[in-house]
Amino acid sequence: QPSPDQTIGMGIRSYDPEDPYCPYPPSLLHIEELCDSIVRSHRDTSQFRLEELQALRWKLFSREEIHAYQSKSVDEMWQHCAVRLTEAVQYVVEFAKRIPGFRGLGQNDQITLLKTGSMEVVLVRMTRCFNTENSTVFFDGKFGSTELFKSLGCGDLMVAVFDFAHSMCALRLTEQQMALFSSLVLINPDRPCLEDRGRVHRMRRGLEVCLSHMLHRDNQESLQHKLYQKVSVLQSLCSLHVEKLHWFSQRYPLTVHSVFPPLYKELFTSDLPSMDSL
Ligand SMILES: CC(C)CCC(=O)N[C@H](Cc1ccc(NC(=O)CCc2ccc(Cl)cc2)cc1)C(=O)N1CCC(C)CC1
Repeated sequence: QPSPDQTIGMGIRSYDPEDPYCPYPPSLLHIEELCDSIVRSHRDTSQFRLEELQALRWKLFSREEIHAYQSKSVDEMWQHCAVRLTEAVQYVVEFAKRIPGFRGLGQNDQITLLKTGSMEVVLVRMTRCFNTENSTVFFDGKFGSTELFKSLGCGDLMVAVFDFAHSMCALRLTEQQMALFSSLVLINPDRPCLEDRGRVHRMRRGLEVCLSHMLHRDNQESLQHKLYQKVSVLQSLCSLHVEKLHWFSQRYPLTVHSVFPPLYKELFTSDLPSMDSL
């Protein structure tokens, strides 16, 4: 039963920016406001606008450029990709901070959600810079295929990343749908060692109402279960990344501990996260 200060006139409850997920169920007005703010956050932290990526779609690497990448040493190419990955993760951290209610969570829970979810959102967002017509991905200003990453020494992971990008592109998500899906991937109450699981669960419920409202509006309810099915593929692709990182750090310990971008090291290694950059 809403407290008196939460009801104004015809039973419409006031929107409390402190806790945007109460009261539940949200009124239509609240849902629309939540959707708009998440879409805005996604757009403002998307790293590249779709128009920019579209304009570059056919800017491919030359044979010489591809050869130059393939001639890089394993650890050099790994460093290069780790920098790109850290960059992408930092934009996702910015996106998370702008999800209504995220800053209201405890610091540790914010870090827990980011430590486990940001890589998943990077892989969702990658859809935007993938060209399914020639199976190329945006990297260093141009589009390259898996052959570009040969010197990484993890062909199986590359194939998995590209296959996933193909399957995500097949859903043809709009930016709004991607924004909502990304927030659902991040706000996951099942993550281990959350302190206030209930609060994350309430956020999650509100976001689920938003996504189904949006899919209903777009007349694409069938997308709902397809998106939820993607979550398990996302999680396995992330653990494959972490596995490869462990393999790499066994063989090149100095590189990981001295050169790897700090944020990336914290996100994907087991040592306690400081991430005061939150
Ligand atoms: C333009 C925006 C809309 C989106 C920008 C964007 O999505 N950037 C990604 C970020 C990225 C970078 C690297 C990976 N993975 C790997 O390199 C696998 C090996 C590996 C594992 C672990 C470590 Cl530490 C280092 C290398 C995943 C994602 C990007 O730069 N990409 C896409 C994926 C290919 C493989 C590289 C180029």
